[in-house]
This record gives sequence, C-alpha cells and structure tokens, in this order.
Amino acid sequence: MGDEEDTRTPASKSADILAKIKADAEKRRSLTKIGEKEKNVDDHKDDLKNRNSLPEDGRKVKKRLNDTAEEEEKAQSSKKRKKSSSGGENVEKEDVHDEFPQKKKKHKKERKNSCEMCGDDINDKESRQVIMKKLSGDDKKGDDKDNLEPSKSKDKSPTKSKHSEDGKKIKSKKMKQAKQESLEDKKEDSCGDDDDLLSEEINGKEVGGFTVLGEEKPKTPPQLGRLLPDWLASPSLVSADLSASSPVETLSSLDTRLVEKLKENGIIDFFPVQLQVIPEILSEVHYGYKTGVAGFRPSDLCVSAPTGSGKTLTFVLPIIQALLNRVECKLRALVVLPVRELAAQVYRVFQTYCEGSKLQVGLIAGMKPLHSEQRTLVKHGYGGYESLVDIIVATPGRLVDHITQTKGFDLTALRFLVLDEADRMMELLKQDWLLEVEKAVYSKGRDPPGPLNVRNSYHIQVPFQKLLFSATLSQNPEKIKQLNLFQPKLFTAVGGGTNKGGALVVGGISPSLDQKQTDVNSKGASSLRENNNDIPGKYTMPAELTEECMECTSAERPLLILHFLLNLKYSQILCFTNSKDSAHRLCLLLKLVGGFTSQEVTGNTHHTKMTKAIKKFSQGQIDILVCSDAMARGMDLVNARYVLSYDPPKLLTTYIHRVGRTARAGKEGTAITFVQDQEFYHFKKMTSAIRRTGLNKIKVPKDKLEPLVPKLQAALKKLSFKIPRKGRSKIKRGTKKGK
Ligand SMILES: Nc1ncnc2c1ncn2[C@@H]1O[C@H](COP(=O)(O)OP(=O)(O)OP(=O)(O)O)[C@@H](O)[C@H]1O
Repeated sequence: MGDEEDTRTPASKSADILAKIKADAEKRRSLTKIGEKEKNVDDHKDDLKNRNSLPEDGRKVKKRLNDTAEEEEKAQSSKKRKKSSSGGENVEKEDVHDEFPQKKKKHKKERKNSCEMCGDDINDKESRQVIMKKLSGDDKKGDDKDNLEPSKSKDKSPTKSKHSEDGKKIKSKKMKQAKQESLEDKKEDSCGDDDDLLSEEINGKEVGGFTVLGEEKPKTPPQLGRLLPDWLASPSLVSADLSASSPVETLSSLDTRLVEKLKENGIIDFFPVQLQVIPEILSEVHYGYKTGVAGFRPSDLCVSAPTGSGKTLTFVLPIIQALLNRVECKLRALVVLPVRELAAQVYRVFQTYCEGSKLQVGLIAGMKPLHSEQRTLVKHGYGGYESLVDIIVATPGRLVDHITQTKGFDLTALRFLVLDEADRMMELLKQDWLLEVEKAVYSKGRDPPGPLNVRNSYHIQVPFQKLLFSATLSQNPEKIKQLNLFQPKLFTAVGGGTNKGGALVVGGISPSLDQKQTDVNSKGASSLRENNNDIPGKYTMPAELTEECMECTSAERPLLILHFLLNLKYSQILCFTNSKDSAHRLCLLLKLVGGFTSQEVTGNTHHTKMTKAIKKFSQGQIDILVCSDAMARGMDLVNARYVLSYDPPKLLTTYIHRVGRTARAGKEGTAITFVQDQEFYHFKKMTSAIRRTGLNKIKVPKDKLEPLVPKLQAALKKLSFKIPRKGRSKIKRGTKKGK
C-alpha cells in the first residue's frame, strides 16, 4: 500500500526509485503468476508477502532516503534556529556547526553520497520531506533524532569546546524539565479518588465538541460470606474439656446392665461427648430399634470430638442397648473402619460390652481368609440362610468382598451404619464401598427412603441410620453430600482453652453459637481454611496435651532420641516417621545403639506381630515404638506418654492424629516435633489454626548431645553393613535369575 502512495507523490527522482521498486515487484509477481497458474488465492497472498521481503535493494534505498531526509531536516532546523534566535540552545547549536565547518561538509558529503546511490535529488527539499514522511510514517522520530544530532556531533569532535559544555548543561536542564513533567503526570495519575471524581464529572459531557463516554470501570464484587446448610452452621456444641464429666448413672436412659459393665471396666464418669450423644442415639430406639420416634426415620449424626475423648463408647453403648432385647439374630449394626488394626480394636470393645448378652459380634477385616470369615457370618438352616452375627466390624474392602461373594450375607435388616474415622472413610468412598452397602440394604423388598405412600405405609420400615465419628471430621458440605445423609445433625467439640503447649481448641470456650461463629472467623481459623480447603472451627486438641517444637538438623535427630532415652530416661515413646523405610532404618539404628527396648510397627508389619508389639508397649515393656503413619489414626495406646515426630507431618490432620496418641482420656501427654530450620515456617503455618499463642522452638544444648556422638557413630558403622547399598540386592536377584 505504501508503495502505491509513493508513486502518487510529486515527480521526483526518489519517487522514480520507488516506482522502479514497484515495477520490479510487479515483474516478480507476474513471473510467479505465469509459472504457477494453478495456484490458489492463498498462494497468491504468500507471493505478495514474499514480494515485501524480497526487494532487499528497495529497502536499502528506503533506508538511505530516510537518512537523507533526516540530514536535510537537520540542516533546515539548524538554519531556522540561526535565523530565529540569538541565544540559548539554538545559538549554541549554530556555534557547534560554525565551529566545525568540516563536520557540516561531511554531512553534506554523506547526503550527496547517499543521493548518488539512490539517485535522489537532494536539492528538492519538498519532495524529500514528503518521501520521508511517507516512508517513515513518523515525523516525530525524525525530529527527535534531529534534536540529538548536534550533541552527537559534539561528542565526536576532537576538542571539547565551551559551547559544547554549555550544550550539555542545557540538555541536562531539558532532561530535568522532562522528568519533572513526567513526575507531575504520575502524581496526577496516582490521585486515584480525585481522578475518579473528575472522570465522573466529565463523563457524558461535551468536551471540545465531543461527548465523553468515559471508561467502564471494573466493579469489585461484594465479598461472599460462608453459606452453610443449617445443620452445619448451627451444630450442637460439646465441651472438649474432659474434666467436665458426669457419673455414668446420670444417663438414666442407659440400661443398668451396661452401667454395671462400665463400672467393671473402670469407667465411672462419662466424658462430655458421651453425655450428649449417647442419649441422642438412644432417643431414637426408645420404642425398639424397628421404628424411629413417632414412626419417623431418625436423623443421621455426625460427631467431631478430640482424640481420646471416648468416641468409641459413644456409639458402642447405644447400639448394644438398642439390640439387647432382640429376638431374632440378624445383622443390624455395621461399623466400618479404614484399617484392620482399628477394626480389631473396636471389635474388642464391642465384645467387652456384649459379654453376657445374646448379641453376637463379628470381625471381617482380612485377618483371616475369606472362607473362614464366611463361616462366622452365616449358616444354612432349615429355612434358608441365617445370620450368626448382630454386629459386624469391618474394613471397607473385605466388606464388599462379603457383599458380593458370601451367600446369605444379608444387610436388609441393617439399622445402624457407623463410619469411624469418617473423614478417612470419605476418602475411601472412591472405592464405591458405600454404594455397594446401600444397594445391599435396599434390596429384597426394603424400600429406599422416600415419600410415604399406600404401599410402604402398610409395613413397618426399619429405619436406617448413619453415625459418623472423627477427630478431624470434614465439614465440607460437598464431601459430606457423598454420604447421602438424612436430615443430619452435627455435634462438634469446643472448649478447653489453651493447653500447656499453647495449642487450643479452635473456637475456644463458647456456650453460645454466636461466640463460636466469632471464633470460627478468627485469624487462626481462616488459616485453617487456607491449609485444608475446609470449613474451619472443627478441630479440637486435647487440653492435657503439651506440644513442643524442637529445632535440629537432620543429623541431630537420632542424637536427640538417644538423649531422651539415655540421658532423660524417657520411656513409652511413640516415634513417627514419614515413611516405612525411614522407620525401619531408625529402629535398626536404635537397636544397634542399645541400652533400651525398641520395636518397629509399620504397614508392612504382620498384624499378629503388630498386636503383640502394641500389647507389649501398653504393658511398658517397650521404651520406644517406631512407627509410620499407619499407627497415627485411632490406635488406643493407653500408656503412650511421648509422641515424637521424627519427620514433621505434611498435613494438619496427620499431626492431630499423631499427637492424639498421647494425652488420651484425660491423661497428660507430650508431643515433640523435630523441625529443621527450613521446615519451621511451614510447620508453624500449618499448625497455627490449632494454637492461639506462638510456637516456640526448643533447642537442646550441643554439650548434651556431644557425648552421645561416639555411640551413634559406632552404630551407624554397623548399620552400613546391615543395610545393603543401593542396587546390591538387585544385582544378587539378577544373578539368581541368570542362574
Ligand atoms: N468415660 C470414660 N472414662 C474413662 N476412660 C474412658 C471413658 N471413655 C473412654 N475412655 C477410654 O479413653 C480411651 C480413648 O477412647 P477412644 O478410643 O474411644 O477415643 P477416641 O475419641 O475414639 O479417640 P481417637 O479419635 O483417637 O480414635 C480408651 O482407652 C477408652 O477406654
């Protein structure tokens, strides 16, 4: 396009050149057209593009013309300055040229040369200017260059003159002025509010014959508040303070047989969560397990209470009481837990409190082969299959195995479904175990919950109630929705105030919901939201727990353990690592040092070995039990006094469950977390939601650790022989295969 315009310019030699370029390009185009007749329009466009890129000569000419025009304008402006002013900058610039006539000549020569090359008529100023404007399309650039040119020439001069110095001063003055102007502009811009007002005033008005439409400013959206379902927003509050307990007799609705059992097992008082939740469950079985209150289906319950606050008995007791007077043995209660050791633990509690009654409890957690578990669940009688159990404690995987493979395994009479460690169970929902259970429950003519109609009003609908328990229960409505809860009710623990290490209950002591809401929105709570993407205000820590954070290097960690065991004579220590390998290595090392008893318990440990180790630890026969996070949840190690986190946990929930292995049932306990310098910030931030006071770092003086170094080094030397180097085992295996 630009080329076409140039041809239309007044007749000049430069214009001729441009015409030449155009003609050249035309030739090329025509040649390509002849050569490629069958090419489509796109090819033609490409050709035009090539045309723009091909005439290198033309570009050169354009450049030269630019240079020439610039030079000409410089000459013109210097002449004008000469005429118009007698002082200041212009005078100085004139002088520069006057002083250096050679320079002037050189400029002229350059112009002449360039014109010889391009064939332009340099005397035709008008044409040159027009060409210049057309080609460059930017007059200002040329002007700027013009302004700079004299100073450039000055710099190149062999001697520095007075004038040139003056010129510099003037230039710097100019620069300052420009700076000031730009600063003022910026100031104006930064006065946001005033500016906004101004623009609003101007907006829609006539300015210089134009209507100012103004800019559309983005409006900041109003901040959204938390909008929760009613049952989550207004939970029933339970005190986390275990000292606020009441004698077991205070629960008048509890069967006397169970009260006796409790006393036999040394339980004299009920903890707050038990005092509140047991009557709630019992109220729905007052007229038997077959109907809810007034024939309505009972609400599902969610209970969030700190670790070691007695949640297990909270569901064990009312379930047993509901089924105590049953006539026919049918599977009516199902308790699901994430791991088999936990399932075995809860199974033992059920057995303890069912002892002496006709109720039968079963365990299906994969500890025995499937067929031997099947024999304990159902038998084939005269009238078909009969259930041998009233209550089953299960892990989700094995439960699904029985639903799909065990003949006569019938869930249609199920009254209670308990999800202990419910937040973990929600994570396992991906395995669809709950869908399988619900499918089995609503089969063989049992109607799923729905509106009352003539058909279902004729026969009694056994209500199906879900009970959820956890110390870190997710109150994220999206997650909870997956559980298909029916008119759920939430019991959440609050209270206690700060514990000895500064950790506290998120929410604080709050008799009223309003108070709780205030605390929920506190700074700590908001960081919890950040960490977990969950609704805050749900995690509580045992008030008897003392938390410590020990700053150390990676190499110092085993030394610190030796210091605790050998110098401070600590015992009943649970030591958590972040991996099985790490636990294995540490346990080996500690055994090599000697002087105390240690044992390892991880996900790889066989369950009989694990049960033995837990028993020994509870009896005080093991000083330190090194474990992975497989042991972090739910395990009731009654005598654990110290919880060491050899590696700091990555998640807040993991931390809560780890430290919750101590300070249980109102007993004192200490949690010590080893934190390296670079890990401290993350750890502090992660745990900030469960503490109100700052987290203090403790350091053991080096002089206390140094005497232990030779012992550790000797053990490490032995350990290097015990643990094969990377690849050694592979090589061995490889050679075996080769053989
Ligand atoms: N009322 C009570 N009085 C004294 N001890 C109790 C009482 N209730 C439960 N316990 C004991 O407290 C310990 C912890 O109970 P439990 O295992 O039920 O806690 P939990 O809340 O389920 O903890 P976690 O969240 O870690 O699983 C158990 O040893 C249990 O026997």
